[in-house]
Amino acid sequence: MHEVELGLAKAISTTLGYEETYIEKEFKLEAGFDVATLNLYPPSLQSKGSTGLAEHTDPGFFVPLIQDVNGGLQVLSHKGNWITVNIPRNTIFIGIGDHLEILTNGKYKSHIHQVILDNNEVNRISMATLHGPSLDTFVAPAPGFINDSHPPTYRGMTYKESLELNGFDEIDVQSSLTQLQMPLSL
Ligand SMILES: O=C(O)CCC(=O)C(=O)O
Ligand SMILES: [Fe+2]
Repeated sequence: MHEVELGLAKAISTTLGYEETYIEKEFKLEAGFDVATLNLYPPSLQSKGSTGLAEHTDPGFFVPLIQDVNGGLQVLSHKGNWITVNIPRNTIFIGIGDHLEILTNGKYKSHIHQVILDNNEVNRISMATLHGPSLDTFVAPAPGFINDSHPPTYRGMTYKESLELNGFDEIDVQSSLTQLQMPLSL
């Protein structure tokens, strides 16, 4: 997975107009802090979905996710609609984490997602691994993404501090991004 991580870091650095090693260096990925979460969703006989995992974003750089049964994960589109994610067999779904959004001052978005239990007859198991910067990396909007029309949207802190702010509770991470958000001056 580290090779995938470095490949993604190179590709994203290039799309941003930076040298290939930009994100690798900014996030100190050689010492990146990674966490795995396992989720077990019970069968649900309700035809109208109940919530399996409340809406949230994930911390870190990127988040690969695998599952045993397809269905349940939804991502909020920029228009505000929930889109059901289809993850074919033997496929890894890759999401973006909060700290790429912070570094790029919102250019890359950490997607809001949730899990709905919708008339599924069997257990569903998923595993997400959150690949983050090293714990001592100070993550703030980089100067290249700040200008008069794009003032810094997040305050900076180390990755460790931002996880602590969130009580190291991955599920509650939406609050971590909103807590780092700067108040808008109108
Ligand atoms: O189970 C899923 O599809 C999503 C899990 C998730 O969002 C998470 O573990 O952060
Ligand atoms: Fe998540």
